[in-house]
Amino acid sequence: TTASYTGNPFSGVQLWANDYYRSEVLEYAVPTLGPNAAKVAEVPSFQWMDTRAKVDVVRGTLEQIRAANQAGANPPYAGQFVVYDLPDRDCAAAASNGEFAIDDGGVEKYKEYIDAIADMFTEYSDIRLLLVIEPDSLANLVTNLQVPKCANAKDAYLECTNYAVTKLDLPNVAQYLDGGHGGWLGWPANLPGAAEVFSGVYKRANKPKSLRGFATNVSNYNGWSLSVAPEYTKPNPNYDEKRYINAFAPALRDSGWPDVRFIVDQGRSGKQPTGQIEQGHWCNAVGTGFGLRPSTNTGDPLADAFVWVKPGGESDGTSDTTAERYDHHCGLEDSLKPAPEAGHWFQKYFEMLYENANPSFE
Ligand SMILES: O=[N+]([O-])c1ccc(O[C@@H]2O[C@H](CO)[C@@H](O[C@@H]3O[C@H](CO)[C@@H](O[C@@H]4O[C@H](CO)[C@@H](O)[C@H](O)[C@H]4O)[C@H](O)[C@H]3O)[C@H](O)[C@H]2O)cc1
Ligand SMILES: [Mg+2]
Repeated sequence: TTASYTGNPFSGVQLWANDYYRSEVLEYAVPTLGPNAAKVAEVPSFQWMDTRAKVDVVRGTLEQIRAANQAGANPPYAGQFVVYDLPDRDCAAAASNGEFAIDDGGVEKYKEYIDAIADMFTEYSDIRLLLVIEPDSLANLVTNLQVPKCANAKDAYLECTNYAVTKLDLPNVAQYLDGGHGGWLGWPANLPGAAEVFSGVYKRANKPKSLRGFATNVSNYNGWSLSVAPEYTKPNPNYDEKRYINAFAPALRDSGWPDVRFIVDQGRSGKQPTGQIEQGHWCNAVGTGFGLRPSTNTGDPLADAFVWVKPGGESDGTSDTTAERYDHHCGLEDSLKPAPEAGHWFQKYFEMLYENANPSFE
């Protein structure tokens, strides 16, 4: 049977905790923190296809989910995956630059990457698939066209995003475009421009049925619903993600994209306020903790679920100033150092998240 759905795609399923993150936690965290740390690996986070090769790693996860469902899992398991391989990726930063380059056939290579994913997702049409599409990409087209690399990447980003959301528009798939976060697109000055860019994508793609809305706060640290604005967010009125999505949804409706829904990353948002000096300091921020567990009990009709998209413990970027992908944001006073390359295991960071977790794991 096709894992099709109506309404909230996070309802009626169990979320799968993948082996990739589990193996990192068991190999690196448990030896230092003890067996209780293994509980973190059982929180279902998103598995990132940040290279073409990782598509095949995801196939292994899909096999495991299929087997569990065929063995009678009730509710059936769903998979959570991130599509993240745009050419000239992460155009306003250096830390997460990817394998494909626009000036080296990157658009064609990206389309082949999407074709491989679409074929695989069609083969596993019995599994419900919950997707985040390209963290940071379109958000950079809203606020960073003054960065030459972003201005040069604009057409490729729009062409590749259109290709992705149309080819992945399958009955068992729900897609959430990355929508930055409250401290980025949530600034009132940015909301109209953001609504314009995103609604344009939606309309040019002929309003794909599976394109449900946005993932926010991916790889960031904002609280969901705070009673007090952290100093470093002022004077932004949208200082938490609940305020942001409730301000963003009307702007999107007014620009031609009604009825959007959101999923909100809370994987590194458990300690509020964080140790950030400024809200724009995104790299390995100190004073953070594992946050609200994935759940559809959000208390807000706009929010389908709290999710863990960025797997806590994987670095945001290297602090090695001599590295090719060194970004100065990873050398700031409120960035934990020394840090490995983006995506690589950062044990001291995991220990901090675990220590500060709220709800606690201990
Ligand atoms: O008071 N005022 O009047 C006023 C006026 C204007 C203001 O301008 C706003 O300032 C904001 C805060 O600096 C900026 O937001 C930051 O933009 C960065 C990209 O440029 C983001 O970085 C990304 O973060 C990702 C993880 O989230 C990383 O994965 C990724 O690699 C990394 O690139 C930061 O999160 C995000 O917080 C806004 O653009 C900017 O418009 C602000 C105040
Ligand atoms: Mg990043």
